Amino acid sequence: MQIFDYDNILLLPRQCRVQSRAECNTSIELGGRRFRIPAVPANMKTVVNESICEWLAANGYFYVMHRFDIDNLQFTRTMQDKGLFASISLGVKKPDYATVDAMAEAGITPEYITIDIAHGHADSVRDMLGYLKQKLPGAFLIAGNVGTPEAVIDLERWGADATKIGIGPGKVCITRLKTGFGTGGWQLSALKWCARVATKPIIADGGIRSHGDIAKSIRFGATMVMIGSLFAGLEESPGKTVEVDGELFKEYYGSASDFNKGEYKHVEGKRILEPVRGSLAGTLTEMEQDIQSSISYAGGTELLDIRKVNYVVLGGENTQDLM
Ligand SMILES: NC(=O)C1=CN([C@@H]2O[C@H](COP(=O)(O)OP(=O)(O)OC[C@H]3O[C@@H](n4cnc5c(N)ncnc54)[C@H](OP(=O)(O)O)[C@@H]3O)[C@@H](O)[C@H]2O)C=CC1
Ligand SMILES: Nc1nc2c(ncn2[C@@H]2O[C@H](COP(=O)(O)O)[C@@H](O)[C@H]2O)c(=O)[nH]1
Repeated sequence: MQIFDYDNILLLPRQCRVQSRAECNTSIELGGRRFRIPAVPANMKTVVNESICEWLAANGYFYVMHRFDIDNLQFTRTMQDKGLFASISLGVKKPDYATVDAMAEAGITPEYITIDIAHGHADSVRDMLGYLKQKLPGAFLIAGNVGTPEAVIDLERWGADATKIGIGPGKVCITRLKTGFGTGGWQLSALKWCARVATKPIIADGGIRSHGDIAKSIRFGATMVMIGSLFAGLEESPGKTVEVDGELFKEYYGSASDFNKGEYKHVEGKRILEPVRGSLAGTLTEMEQDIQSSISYAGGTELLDIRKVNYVVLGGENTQDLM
């Protein structure tokens, strides 16, 4: 198997079919809704909060609220009372089961539930998927994170409606160093490998460092990408603002870091400072424009036309055949 990552792939242009990039449609369908772009901010405490999620839902973007120190029932109720879809995260522990019970009892079902644990190819995820199917059958279930085709096959078989791929490629991730495992450094290949067996949508999670990486993810089989670091430094982002030598930064820490956990136990994440840059709306608009350009380079008009292009592996030997 050939191994590569975002930095050593370039997509090859095909003859342009549009007069203007405005004709290129970046929208994507997931779970019965259509979203403006195939990118979602990571469900992390220093990336999203209630007001950001509300803004994203109201403006045609997908979101996944994080699962830390939050009342998921109240959050779901508030979003739905405002006519917006609710998209929450759950773990696999007792309090998560209690949340599901409370929702079922109240007759409230979030439109999207993401089961979000470090090692998603696990019996605990199988059990939670089964429980959710029984208690909240109307929810669209995303499960992860995983990094192998076997895991994708199992999660789909256990009831996941979409899988999330990426073990350790994140900017604040130290899984690779602490455990010796993961897709960090070859996330794009792992995505390609997983996409070959997937029969349901895949969310590529972690390692996106520039907007062109979104197009590369789509090319190799993603329906959506999840991004932390590019959103963590935005003006509205919930991380603490820190001034260093007159420059402003936002705190960005891993969900498995001691900063998020409140204790140093099974730590697989670190804290960094991201320079403050731009607004959420401005960044999303720029992403949309850049994806429109990607579609035009692909010689298409629709997002998934990007899947039709060929590519080269920089430092590799030959142009690859179509997937
Ligand atoms: N995408 C990635 O590469 C990673 C993401 N994260 C993020 O960090 C957050 C916290 O994750 P996590 O620690 O899983 O959440 P939790 O602390 O909620 O743990 C979830 C459950 O899985 C168990 N668990 C955790 N890791 C493993 C493992 N390697 N093998 C077997 N069981 C395990 C835990 O038990 P116990 O703690 O007792 O072992 C617990 O029962 C999540 O948001 C997750 O997405 C974390 C690491 C990697
Ligand atoms: N190994 C760890 N991965 C983590 C942790 N917290 C979050 N994450 C993952 O990173 C992505 C975001 O990656 P980025 O490259 O876009 O910044 C996020 O969605 C999680 O899957 C962690 O503590 N350890």
